[in-house]
Amino acid sequence: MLSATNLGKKYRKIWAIEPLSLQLSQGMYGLLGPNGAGKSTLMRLLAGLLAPSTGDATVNGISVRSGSKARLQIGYVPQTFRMYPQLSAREWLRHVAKLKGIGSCREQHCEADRLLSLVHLEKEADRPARTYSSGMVKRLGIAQALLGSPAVIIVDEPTTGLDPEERVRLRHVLSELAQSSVVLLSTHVLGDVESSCSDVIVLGNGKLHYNGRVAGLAQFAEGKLWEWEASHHEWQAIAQERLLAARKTSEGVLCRAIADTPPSPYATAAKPAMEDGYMALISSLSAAKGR
Ligand SMILES: Nc1ncnc2c1ncn2[C@@H]1O[C@H](COP(=O)(O)OP(=O)(O)OP(=O)(O)O)[C@@H](O)[C@H]1O
Repeated sequence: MLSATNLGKKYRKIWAIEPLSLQLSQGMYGLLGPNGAGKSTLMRLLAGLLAPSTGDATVNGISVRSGSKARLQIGYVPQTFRMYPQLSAREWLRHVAKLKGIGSCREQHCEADRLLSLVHLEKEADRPARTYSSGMVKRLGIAQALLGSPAVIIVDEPTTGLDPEERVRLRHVLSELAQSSVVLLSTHVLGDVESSCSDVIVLGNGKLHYNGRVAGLAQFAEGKLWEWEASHHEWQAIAQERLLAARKTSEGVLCRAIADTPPSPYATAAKPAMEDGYMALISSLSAAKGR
């Protein structure tokens, strides 16, 4: 449904996204990478909001840069969603539906009602948006992106700043959408990817480093994940950035770290999870950059 072929973006002489190819069909995809990895740039390229330096992206075979026909097939929710704060969610959705050229006045009203219910904003639908919590604003951003029933929904960091309850609610909304559409969401919250995405794409320094099943990410930490109980003295001597976790116990500190060789004579190999694999991949990229 959503494809990228040799798609890349250069600012001056530096690639923000090195040419890459992707094929995403119905389902939920996570987009991970450290700050500056190129996630927002890739999302904006895929949404047709940024002109590529090379290659192209298509939605159902149509170039994302080919105009309003392609634009109606893609819903994009930026990191910061802005709207007129004096308007209610219902008024805002009707307004944007009109701007997007969606049907008659009656159809615009029906579409606004359908989306308010989908993102669970019916109760707040007629209150001015300035009275909404950040979670409600994010859900309204998603509702706006869904006007016209796009085949592809691209969401930039949807759960940042949300409390756990609101984060789960938003994840449910996105999971429902992924039953029939391509949903691509960038995030720094690994738990969001683990709990709701089937596949994950990892970027680092503008390059594509992984594109596959979420569980497959664990392979990067295979044979490199160690756990041991360190004394307080030993723990203080360990470079803290090497530790994935440290938890105080009655005897000392339970440590978990990624390293090529055991970091302590007491360390034993542990079975990595997706999060460990991601950390191993990212630390190998930082090490390669530092060389
Ligand atoms: N308009 C621009 N001009 C020059 N460089 C840019 C521009 N936009 C982005 N970049 C550079 O492209 C790279 C990728 O930026 P991008 O915002 O896509 O990263 P990101 O992964 O979304 O980061 P974050 O997680 O911090 O939001 C960065 O090095 C950034 O400085």
